[in-house]
Amino acid sequence: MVTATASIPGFCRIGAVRFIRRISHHQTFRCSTSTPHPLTNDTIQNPSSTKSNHDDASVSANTPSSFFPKKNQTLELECESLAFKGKGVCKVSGTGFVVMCDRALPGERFIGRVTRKKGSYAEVVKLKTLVPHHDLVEAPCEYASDCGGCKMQNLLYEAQVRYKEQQVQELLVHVGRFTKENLEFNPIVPCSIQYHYRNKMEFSFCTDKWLPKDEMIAKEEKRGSNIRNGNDYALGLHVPGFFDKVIQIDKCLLQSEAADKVLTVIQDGWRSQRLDLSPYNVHTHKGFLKHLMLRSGRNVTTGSVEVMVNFVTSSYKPELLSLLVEKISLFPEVVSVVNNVNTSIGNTSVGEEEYILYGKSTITETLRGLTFQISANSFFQTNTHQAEILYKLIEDYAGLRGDGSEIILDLFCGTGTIGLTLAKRVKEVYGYEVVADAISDARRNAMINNISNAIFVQGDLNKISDNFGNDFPKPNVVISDPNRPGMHTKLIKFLLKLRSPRIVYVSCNPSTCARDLDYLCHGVMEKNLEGCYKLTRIQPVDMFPHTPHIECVCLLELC
Ligand SMILES: C[S@@+](CC[C@H](N)C(=O)[O-])C[C@H]1O[C@@H](n2cnc3c(N)ncnc32)[C@H](O)[C@@H]1O
Repeated sequence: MVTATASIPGFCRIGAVRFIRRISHHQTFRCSTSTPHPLTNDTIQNPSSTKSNHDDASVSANTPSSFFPKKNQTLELECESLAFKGKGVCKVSGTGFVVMCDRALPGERFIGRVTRKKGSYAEVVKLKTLVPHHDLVEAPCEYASDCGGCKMQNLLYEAQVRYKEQQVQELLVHVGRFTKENLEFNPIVPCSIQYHYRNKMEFSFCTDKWLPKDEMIAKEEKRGSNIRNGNDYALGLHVPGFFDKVIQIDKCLLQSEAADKVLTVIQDGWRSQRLDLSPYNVHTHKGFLKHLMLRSGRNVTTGSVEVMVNFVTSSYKPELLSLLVEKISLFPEVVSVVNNVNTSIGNTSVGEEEYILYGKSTITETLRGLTFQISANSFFQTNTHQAEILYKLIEDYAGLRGDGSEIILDLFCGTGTIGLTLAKRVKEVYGYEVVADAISDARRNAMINNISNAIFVQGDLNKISDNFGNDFPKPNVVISDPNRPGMHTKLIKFLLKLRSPRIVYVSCNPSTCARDLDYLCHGVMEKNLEGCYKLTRIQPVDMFPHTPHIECVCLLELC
């Protein structure tokens, strides 16, 4: 267990004075000081404190010296551990003062410049490595040091999963108020496929290609102006922190090889003057091409890879895309080319209208023996290989009798995949989800797989009324798989009242997971809610190698 994080100023500590912190408009967080939370990287406000962070007594109490750096100051630093979201937790040599640094890895000594002060700690940008980190490996991807996609590629995979496991343990203890001794904490399940594991990648078109600073200065000087032309256009991934800058990506090691071949052909062709294609400019809101989404699935009969290509554009002008479509449809793997038209000035990839430009509107994928039809905008687990393992764990944790008598409540069900993989062993499945299209997909997926005992309902689980629960029988097992913000306190309250014998909590954010587990097990004092669950098993799963993301499956049993 890493000790550095336990002494970070602003860190929640068991036994310390507790306050309630707002982490979003509806959620609360317990913590002991009024500073931002370095481990979760959430800005947590203590409403009871009006003092500036510098005045906060907790800062001087928790900081071994009175050292506090200035903005732009350069510091010699040593990285001690990784915090959630993959930022390095570092100490200023000789002071114990904590700074957070993107892309710093444990054991690394480096020079950093302070970019932001955040309460009792600061954020720095790395300028120069003095001594590399313990588990340095060469990143196979040429974009690894700049692209926001896989920040941890140059860290040995075994070390990546070790740090992820530690982060979950730390959060359970410090945010969830669990003790290590009383937990059945299972070691993280690594992913046996560490590249080409993503079945979906979304690239952006951009008028302003990102270049490293020195290349950019040289280019501007040579040209002597800021006027952009076709050579500045890019198709690739966003530079972390910039919504308007994209790194040109010709090959991505995370997606399937078939998807990479398609990307190459599009990259070779889309800037051709003959096509007259312009990327969408997020400042002027002019231009045509917004995003390129590549999805890979599997032909259920032959097992061969199927690729869907989705062009997201600002208007419907299929004639502009026809030459590109002709080229990519020559690949036998490409079975679907669609065009999502998104006329809004927002930068999302979901269109108001969808048109088929070639082939069919969906591709198929199999998971736990079932077939799923996936359309361009459906949610589907992004790492199909590891989803098999995740879903098997969920089934084990659900502990079904298998006699067809039990009821499952599948909260945040998406396209129904979890509930459907369990449906054949139970009496009924009730799935709830906010996205209407996902509910239509879930119903269609039930039909394709001849499942008639699954009922899917569209609804916002952040806005449940006191009547929620009247429309389904008391479940034997609740599966809850929320997105990153975790569960609303209304839902926590509902679950505490429902008292289902088992809850399987699946989480993609260990920080909100630890908070929700705390509420379900230890109660929410401020809301007069008593906890009634015991956390009996927890299992982190690495769904996304080389990224800071961590998935967890947790079993809660009624006390
Ligand atoms: C992590 S995904 C899980 C999907 C599904 N369980 C699966 O494994 O494929 C979370 C789902 O919660 C849905 N969601 C997010 N906020 C919601 C809300 N307030 N009410 C209901 N569903 C919500 C999202 O649309 C998404 O489908």
